[in-house]
Amino acid sequence: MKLLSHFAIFSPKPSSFSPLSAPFFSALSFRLRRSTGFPVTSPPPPYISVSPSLSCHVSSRTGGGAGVVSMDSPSPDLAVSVDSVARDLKNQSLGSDAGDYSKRLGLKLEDLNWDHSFVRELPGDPRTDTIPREVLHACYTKVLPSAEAENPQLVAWSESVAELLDLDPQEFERPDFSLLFSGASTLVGALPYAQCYGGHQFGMWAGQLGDGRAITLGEIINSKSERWELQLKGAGKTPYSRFADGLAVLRSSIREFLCSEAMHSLGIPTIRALCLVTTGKYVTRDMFYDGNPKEEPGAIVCRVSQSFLRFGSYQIHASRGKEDLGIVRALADYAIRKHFPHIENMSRSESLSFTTGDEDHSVVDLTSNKYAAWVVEVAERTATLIANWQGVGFTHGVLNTDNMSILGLTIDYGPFGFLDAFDPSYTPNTTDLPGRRYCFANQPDIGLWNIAQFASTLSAAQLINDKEANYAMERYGTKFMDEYQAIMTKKLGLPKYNKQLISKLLNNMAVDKVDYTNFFRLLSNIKADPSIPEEELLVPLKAVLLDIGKERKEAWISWAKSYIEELASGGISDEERKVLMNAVNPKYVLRNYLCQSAIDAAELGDFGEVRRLLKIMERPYDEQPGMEKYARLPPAWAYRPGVCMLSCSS
Ligand SMILES: Nc1ncnc2c1ncn2[C@@H]1O[C@H](COP(=O)(O)OP(=O)(O)OP(=O)(O)O)[C@@H](O)[C@H]1O
Repeated sequence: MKLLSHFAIFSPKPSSFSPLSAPFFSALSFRLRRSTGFPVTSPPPPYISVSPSLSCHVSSRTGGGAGVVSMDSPSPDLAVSVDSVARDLKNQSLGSDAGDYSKRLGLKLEDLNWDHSFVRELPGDPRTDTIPREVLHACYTKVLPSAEAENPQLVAWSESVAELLDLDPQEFERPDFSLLFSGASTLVGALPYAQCYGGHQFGMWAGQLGDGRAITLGEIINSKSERWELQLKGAGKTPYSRFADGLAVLRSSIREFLCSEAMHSLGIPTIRALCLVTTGKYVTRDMFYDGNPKEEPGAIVCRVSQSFLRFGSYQIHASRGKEDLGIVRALADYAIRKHFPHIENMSRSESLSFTTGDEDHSVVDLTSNKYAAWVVEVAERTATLIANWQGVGFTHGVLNTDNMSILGLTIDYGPFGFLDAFDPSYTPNTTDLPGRRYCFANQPDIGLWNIAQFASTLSAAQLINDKEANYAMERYGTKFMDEYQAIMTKKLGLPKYNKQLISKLLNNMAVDKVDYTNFFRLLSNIKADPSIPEEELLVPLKAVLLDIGKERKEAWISWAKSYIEELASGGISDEERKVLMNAVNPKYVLRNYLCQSAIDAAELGDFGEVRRLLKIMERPYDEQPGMEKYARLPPAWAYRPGVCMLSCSS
């Protein structure tokens, strides 16, 4: 990231971590690549010593990157289940949507039940000024929002997030609402702070990062005893702002606001967004990093999450050497206590011992070490998250370790993109173009790489040993493969996973640049009838198989025949299968060009399209008659710079 390369001024001294084994990482990474069935065109990320030091050693990993991946089935030797430890993330982070809204409490903002545990229980910075500096021995700095909004306006708000917080919808009509959520006025009960964290960016240790423009107002406890943290992104400088302004522009804030809500409605774990306000002030940004900065309207998103802790929140303290390893432990204890209580309460009598898949098949007992159980759960949640992304064709774009949530949530909606034409090497991030480290097909591998950094951090703090760290990586691999296979099986409506069929399909889609979302949505129209004549086989897919020549038509007919055979062996009716498939294959995803139309209108003061998109993306699996144009392929203008590919400038 261009912005960030200027920022790496507080890089810590290298500390001596015990690196995990490179061959172990490589073997797992290889299995992951083979399991997805993607026609991989970009090289896998290299294994780098998991020490967050600048003197990383890179072991060369060549081969296996080009061409079409092998179709052998993945090795079953990792298949150990610890699902009794790993909780279904959806139940935890998304489950609170159930229930009738009208029966919920309708609180005023003044009546929110604030809880400031983070500030009370963890070490803080004694200073409260915002002068850029290295903040040592502290997890946060108390700072006030300072975006100095002038006549801020409410662009949009999310009903379902208001419901999570028990907020009365009428609160959004208060004349002072935008002042409160732009930070111009202070919310009663809030105790604002910015968090300290570090991270690996594009595989290199970047040192201290921290909330440079996000200011947490505090956590609230809702009527269901759930903890929700409220954070204003773009609220002004903090000690972590380095050379930047602490602000955010309207275009990136609209993207973040809409996509967090769209992802939630797709059923994908994510941080949420309560509301979006303009600040009424202009912010200067060089959007294309080409020396042509211009003024853009400023904005602030109020993000909501059970926690914003990231892998980098732990890495920064471990990187600072022995003196701060106690903070890694304190922060791990805090996270387990508040967000993984089932691990805190794990009974020692439960039998949770597993034989590892590595060479000496040693035993890892998760009940004897809560940190080991924790890192395994974080690994599994991360695997589930990334499998879900692959399912809907979401490419994050900046999978640095400071963008990896310990809760397994999607965090940091920077230059993300949903796949339009299927291209495994698609990256939405212009800064990522040279190496495509963060391209669609690399995401499962990058998740593993990031888990390796996290496990290594806990190992450096002597919270887990190397066996437990390796086991977490192993579990990541197994969980990813299980989830990915289950998702793809459902997407195709198959009776069971069929790797060869799925690999062939993805190859065909890549060759013919088939629209990922629309293809799977239309696929449910195929009938499981082997007697359909060849010339009619592709009729249901006509709208997505555009301009294919005779040879490619044959490839598709051959695939469709195998597909129909497989469907016919399932014995489920076409109608029933269509319903099941449509429940996992969205009709509407937040394509970048849709965001851009909403941004163009909003920059002219018309927020109608933002609000309309929010509503449509709340029901991505429904047909929504009359809204079909929002499921269309990108128009030609969408390929202009800044629409389907973006920089990190925001
Ligand atoms: N305009 C800015 N002012 C100050 N700090 C910034 C600004 N933009 C980015 N940063 C900081 O740069 C680092 C990485 O940036 P990145 O773009 O990943 O984060 P972000 O989008 O600001 O935040 P988040 O990861 O919380 O969504 C973070 O420390 C972030 O706070």
